[in-house]
Amino acid sequence: MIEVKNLQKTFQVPITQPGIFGSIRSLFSRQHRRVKAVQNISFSVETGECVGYIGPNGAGKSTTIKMLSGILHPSDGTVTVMGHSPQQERSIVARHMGIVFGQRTQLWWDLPLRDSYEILKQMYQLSEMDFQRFLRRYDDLLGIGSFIDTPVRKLSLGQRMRADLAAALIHDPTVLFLDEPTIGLDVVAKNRIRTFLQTMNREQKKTILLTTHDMDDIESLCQRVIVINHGTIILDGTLDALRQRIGLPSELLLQFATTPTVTPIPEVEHIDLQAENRVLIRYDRARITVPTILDFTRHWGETVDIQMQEPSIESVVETIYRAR
Ligand SMILES: Nc1ncnc2c1ncn2[C@@H]1O[C@H](COP(=O)(O)OP(=O)(O)OP(=O)(O)O)[C@@H](O)[C@H]1O
Repeated sequence: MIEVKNLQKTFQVPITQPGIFGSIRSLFSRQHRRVKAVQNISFSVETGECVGYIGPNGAGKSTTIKMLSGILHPSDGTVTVMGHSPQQERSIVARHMGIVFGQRTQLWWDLPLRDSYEILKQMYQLSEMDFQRFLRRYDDLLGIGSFIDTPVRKLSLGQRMRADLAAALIHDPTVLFLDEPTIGLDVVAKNRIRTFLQTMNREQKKTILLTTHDMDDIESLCQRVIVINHGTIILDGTLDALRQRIGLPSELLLQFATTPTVTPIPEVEHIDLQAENRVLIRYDRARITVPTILDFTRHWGETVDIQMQEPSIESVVETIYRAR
C-alpha cells in the first residue's frame, strides 16, 4: 500500500546574522546551512494497518508525511502510495488519500463548514446523492450536523478537528495520513476522535499512518509503531515488541488524603513519594496490573484521586537509546 525507500529530505536554511542589521543582511546573503530533516528511511505499510509514526519534536515526522502526500519533493529516495508516486501522479494519489494536519485546518476559515464541504464536493466531483450520504454518515459518526452552519473560524478546536477529519474522508479514500489529529484536545474530545479512527481502521479497513505525541493515541489505535529521531528510524515493530524491548513503563499517580505509608510492591521498581501526599508509581503492564497495584496501595492510606498516564514519546525514545 505504502512503500518508502531510502527517503531523504534536506532543507537549505539561510544563516541569519544577529541583530536587526544582521537580519536585513541575511535577506541578501547566500550563506545557507543544510538541515537533514529525513535521512535515508525505508518502510512499507500494508493495506488495513494502522501505524504510529512517533518521535520527539523536530524528528522529521511531518516532513515524511508531506513527502508521502506529495506536498514536498524528496531530496532523494522514492515513495509510492498504491503503486503511484505522490509527486509525479499527484491527482491519482489524491483520490485515494485523505490527510489531516492537526495544527492547521484545510477548511475555508471564513466560510460556514457546509460551504467548505460544498467546495470539496465540486473538487472531488461527488454526486448530490453521495454528498448527502456523506453529510448523514459523518453527522452520525462525528456529530458534524450540530455545527455545520458555523464559520470554521468560530468552531472549537474539537469541532474543527472533527470537521477536518470528515473533510479528509469526503471522497472515501483508502489511506489516511494524520499528523497529530488529537493535538490540544481535552480527554473527552480525544477519546471521541480515537473511537472514530478505530471504526475507520477496524470496520472500514482504512490504512492509517498517524503521527502523535500522545502515547494513548498509539495504545488505542496502532498495532505497529515506527519510531524516528533526527530523521532516522530507530525502531519499527509491533507495539508489543516495543513494550517488551524497552519495558515500556506506564505511570499511576495516586493522591492520598494524608501522608501514605509506602511499602514495596513486587514487580514494581519505581515508587516515588512526592509533595502533597502524591505517589508516582511506574510499572510494566506486562508484569503487573493496575488492580493488583491498587490492592497494595489501599493499605497505604485513603486514596482521594487516581490518574493513569502513558509515558511521553520523549521518554520512549530515550529508553530505546539506552536499550540499544
Ligand atoms: N520548510 C522547512 N525549512 C527548513 N527546515 C525545515 C522545514 N520543515 C521542517 N524543517 C526542519 O526539519 C526538521 C524536521 O521537522 P519536522 O517538522 O518534520 O519534525 P516533526 O517530527 O514533525 O516535529 P514536531 O513533532 O515538532 O512537529 C526540523 O529540524 C525542522 O526545523
